[in-house]
Parts: sequence; structure tokens; C-alpha cells
Amino acid sequence: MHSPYSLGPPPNKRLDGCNCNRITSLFPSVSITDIGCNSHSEFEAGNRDYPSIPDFIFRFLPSSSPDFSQFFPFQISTSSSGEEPCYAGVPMSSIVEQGLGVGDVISLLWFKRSLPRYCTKFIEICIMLCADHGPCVSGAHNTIVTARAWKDLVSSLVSGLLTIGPRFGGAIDDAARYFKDAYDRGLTPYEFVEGMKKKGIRVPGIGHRIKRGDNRDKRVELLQLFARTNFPSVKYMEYAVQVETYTLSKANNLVLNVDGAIGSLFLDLLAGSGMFTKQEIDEIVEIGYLNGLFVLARSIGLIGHTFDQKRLKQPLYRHPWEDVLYTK
Ligand SMILES: CC(=O)SCCNC(=O)CCNC(=O)[C@H](O)C(C)(C)COP(=O)(O)OP(=O)(O)OC[C@H]1O[C@@H](n2cnc3c(N)ncnc32)[C@H](O)[C@@H]1OP(=O)(O)O
Repeated sequence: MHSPYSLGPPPNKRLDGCNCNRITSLFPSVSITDIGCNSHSEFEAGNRDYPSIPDFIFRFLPSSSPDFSQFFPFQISTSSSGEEPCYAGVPMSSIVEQGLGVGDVISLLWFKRSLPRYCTKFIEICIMLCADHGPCVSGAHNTIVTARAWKDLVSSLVSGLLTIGPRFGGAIDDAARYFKDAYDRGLTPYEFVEGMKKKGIRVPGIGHRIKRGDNRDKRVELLQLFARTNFPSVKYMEYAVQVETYTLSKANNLVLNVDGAIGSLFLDLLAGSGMFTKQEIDEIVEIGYLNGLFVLARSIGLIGHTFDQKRLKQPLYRHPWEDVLYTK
């Protein structure tokens, strides 16, 4: 009787050796003749005409087989094996012909699906608005100091990126996590904020060094305007605004910051677009996809700061000693 594995085309000549022995041990129902090896003596002679394990799996094992995916520890959605690369199955030519943008590419590569245009436009606005915030913020400062030490582009870039974290640009995921949990549990802003205070945790997405209740962050306003105009629902964002109203009653610097705006609005995108199951939303929030938006965006600005320092041939940075309090 024919094994189901023997239905594929005959193996091509391969350079990576005969794996008959390993294939037959991985798949006990496969005989060496199924995969084109005529005898063990050929196998023992190290005949190189027979399929490699990946070749065998691709060509002989049905992709519906429960065994299939376990043999691919690197599972990717960018295919480079055909005539042109594909992102999550969408060929590059189609991406270009349809006039898609970087938001669409992110939706294909990160979320593995084509999202509606208002979603990909929102992603693009996040990236544009977070690309730079001047030279004085943590990331740009580090990058500038490194570039002025005449380090290369990659070193300058990563020295800035490494400052992204809970206090600077890296609070988007936590903002999404905490706002989602509080909203889904029906907590009032008072219960949420005071509960966080009892736990000794600052509310992620709230607070700014410079911005105040009477000097709002323009980026937040722009994101809110776009979402209110284009999203089917902004319930998480409205909840974050209610939290902000409460925190502003405590201190004038406790505004909804750009991390909090992106975090809450991305929850609205995930929940309102109808493109994600509840389980997928929970997984995205748990894994933490959203800080990636800030990392990607700010890389644009940090690269610009590196080029500025090199073009202007800036000398080695030395911090003014007047700032330093020398103690014993
Ligand atoms: C692009 C961006 O980087 S946006 C910022 C992303 N980060 C966050 O959202 C994390 C949460 N926020 C924070 O940690 C802060 O608000 C920061 C780091 C953003 C700004 O902090 P600063 O302006 O330096 O405020 P500072 O640390 O001096 O705090 C002032 C007071 O406000 C309180 N406070 C500040 N932020 C919060 C917050 N998110 N929740 C509750 N209380 C807060 C502090 O406890 C402090 O009060 P205390 O002195 O009685 O303890």
C-alpha cells in the first residue's frame, strides 16, 4: 500500500546529504523507498540525491498534518522563496500597486492580516507623531552624546533606543494592560487610580515632565481627533480621558500622555475593528506589541540626530561641571 507521503514529486538532487535514516525515524510510517531511496546500501554509501528533512517536510508532508509545524522552529510570514517576497502572503508588487503604506506593512508583518485603511492610517500617524521630540529627551540625548563620541550609526541609535522604558516611551503596553483591565472590570477612575496608588504603581500613560492640564500634548490631541472621527468606538480612550480628569484633579502634570493615548486607542482599534478575536486581543496585550510602535517611530528621529551631529562635526560632548554637585 502506498504511504500518503509518497504522493509528491520525486526528490531533486540535493547537496545537503541523504537524510533517509532521520526521516524514517521521525516518520515511522515512511519507508526509505517512499522518498526515493532504493536501498540501504545507497543510504549507507551517503548518496546525496535524496531529500533533506526540510525538503521532505515541504514536499511530502501535508501542511494540514499535525506534525507539520513542529519541524519549523522559525515560522515566518515573509516568504522569499517565490518570484518576489511576500508579506503575510501579499506580494510586494501588490503592496506597491495598491498604493499601500508602512501602516499596511506593519499590519501584515506584526498582526498577520490586512487591516482596514483607517487602522493602518492610525498606525502611520502614531509613527509620524512619535518620530522625534527634540534633542533634550532621554533617547535623543543618549544618541547625540554617542554620535559626538564619533561612534557609528548603529551604536548611536541603540544607545538612544536603550532609554526607552517605563518612564520614556515604553509605557504603551502597560497603559493598554492597565486601562483594559480597569475598564473591563468596570472600575471607576477613582477606584482604578486609588487602587494603583495603594499598590505603589504609577498609572502608566499618565504624567508628563513638561505638559500640564493647561498645556496639553498636541500629539495626544491629534490622535484623539483622528480616532473620534474615524474609529467605530473609542470607549477605552474615553475611559482614559476620565482617568485623566481624575488625576488632573490631584496634580496638574498628571495628563494623559502620548503613551497612554496610543495604548488606549490601540485597544479601541483592536476591539472595534472586528479584525481580532477576544483571545487575539488578550494575546497582543499580554505579549506587548505596542511599545514597538514607539521604538520604530523614534528610530527615525534618533537616526536624524546621529546624522546632524556628524554633519555638523560636533566635538566630544562634555557635561557642564556647574551641574554637578561634588560630594565626599
Ligand atoms: C513619550 C513618553 O515618554 S510619555 C511618558 C511615559 N511614561 C509613563 O506614562 C509612566 C507613568 N508616568 C511617570 O512615571 C511620570 O509621570 C513621568 C516619568 C512620565 C514624568 O514624571 P515627572 O514629571 O518627573 O514627575 P515626578 O516623577 O517628579 O512625579 C511628580 C509626582 O507625581 C506623581 N506621579 C507622576 N506620574 C504619576 C502617575 N503616572 N501616576 C500616579 N502618580 C504619578 C509622582 O508620584 C510624584 O508624586 P510624589 O512626589 O508625591 O511621589
